[in-house]
Amino acid sequence: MALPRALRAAGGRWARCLSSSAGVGGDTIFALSSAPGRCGVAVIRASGPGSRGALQTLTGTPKLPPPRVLALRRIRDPDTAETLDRGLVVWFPGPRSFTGEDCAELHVHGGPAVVSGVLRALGRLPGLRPADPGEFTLRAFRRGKLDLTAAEGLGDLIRAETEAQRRQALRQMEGELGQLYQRWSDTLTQALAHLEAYIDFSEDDNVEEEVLSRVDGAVRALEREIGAHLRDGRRGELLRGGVRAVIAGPPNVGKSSLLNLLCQRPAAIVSPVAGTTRDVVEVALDIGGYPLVLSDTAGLRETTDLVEREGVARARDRLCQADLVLAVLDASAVPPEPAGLGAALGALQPPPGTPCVLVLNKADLLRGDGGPLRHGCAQRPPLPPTTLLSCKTGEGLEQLLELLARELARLCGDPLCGSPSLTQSRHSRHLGGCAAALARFGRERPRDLALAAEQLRLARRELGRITGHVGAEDVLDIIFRDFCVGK
Ligand SMILES: Nc1nc2c(ncn2[C@@H]2O[C@H](COP(=O)(O)OP(=O)(O)OP(=O)(O)O)[C@@H](O)[C@H]2O)c(=O)[nH]1
Ligand SMILES: [K+]
Ligand SMILES: [Mg+2]
Repeated sequence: MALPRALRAAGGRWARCLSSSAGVGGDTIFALSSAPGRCGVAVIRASGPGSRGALQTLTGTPKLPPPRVLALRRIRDPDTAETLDRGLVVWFPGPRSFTGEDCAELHVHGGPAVVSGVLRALGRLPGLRPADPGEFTLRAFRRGKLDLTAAEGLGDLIRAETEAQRRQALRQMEGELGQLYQRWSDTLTQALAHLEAYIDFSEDDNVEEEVLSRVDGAVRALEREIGAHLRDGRRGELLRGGVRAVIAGPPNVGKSSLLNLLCQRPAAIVSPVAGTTRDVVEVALDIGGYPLVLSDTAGLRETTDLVEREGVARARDRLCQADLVLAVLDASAVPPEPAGLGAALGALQPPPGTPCVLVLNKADLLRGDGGPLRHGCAQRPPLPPTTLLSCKTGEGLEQLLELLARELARLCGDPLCGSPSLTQSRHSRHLGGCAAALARFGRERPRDLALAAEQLRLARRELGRITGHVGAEDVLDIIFRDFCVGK
């Protein structure tokens, strides 16, 4: 089915999504799949019914290499037959390809002129057009090659910047999260089948009461499992997006010095003037494989200076959004006993319930051997994990990094252990909907079996929306928007 010209001309991805869902045998897309710019080898790929012809035309021979085997070929301009490059080509006949369609890949020398020459040649072939961001993966999804959670995992894998992020994304891309949700969906399908059988046949006495208690048991167990998955403290989401840590403390204790020490560059201004920092300064860090988004903020104090007051308001605002607080105090100015330290920390009013690490900076200024602060008086509950540091000498940096890595591992969990984590708010929204429907099932079940069954259908629908088996159209644009071209 051809789309109206106007819709196509709008150029929106929607026009194209619609066209690709409108029927198999649509257009063929191509793109540079490796990163743009000069490189050793660039990979250009095509997907769609025109891939075969494109490969034949560009290699100047009807003879295709054997499927999925690299072959060295001259790559020619289709109009002039001029050699553009000599490179490796691969032919992936559908359905055994990434997208499920016929696909071709050209591995050429990664010079900008070679790449643009080949892309221009492909663009001149009838039925071929440049791909939109994520369009290869979108086609793979439409052909059932992967579910939405796997597509999201793939997007995360490409964006992963730390080891732990990569591990989590890879697990999700390989389908573990999707399989978990599919298993829950299967449980619901089975419960629903039993319930429907009971509704239809119970009067014939062929179906026993016991069926009902089995359905109840299965639904209750599922409710518990989903509840636990939802209560994981946002571990997967934290790992995916980075833990937001906020450095907070009184003026001049060395907050900006701490930020600079951790990111190893002078990102924030340091000066002996109290009230130097006003704007929030943010850096992204990799601590022990975990992603940390660290913010330096204005020193917290009452002030009449209008600009500083705005800085303090911004600091408070950031603190409220923190996943982790790095409270900084001047070690040479705090009472060296737990109650006094606790009071100094309390004066900062960290948001209740947010995990906190206490950094006692300027350890180099402690007199003698540092007394009780150096000998662990601070390591006692109810104080949070506490560490001595000197931004000036670097003393205590190792311990601080270890402490941070431990906190991050606790917050994000081990991405390789246990069941896969919830990684997106989209998932938790639908799981919340699913859990709510299961709770309603519990209430309806003794009253009205038909209404109870309807709740199971609703619960299953919510799971289907996560994996994309139900009503995916309205989220596709959001999910694939962040993909790169060529993936
Ligand atoms: N002796 C010593 N001085 C330090 C240490 N860390 C920071 N300083 C000094 O303390 C002063 C304040 O440091 P900053 O990093 O600007 O402190 P801040 O907490 O960001 O200050 P505001 O932004 O004004 O709230 C500067 O003169 C630093 O050189 C340390 O570990 N030891
Ligand atoms: K300062
Ligand atoms: Mg500062």
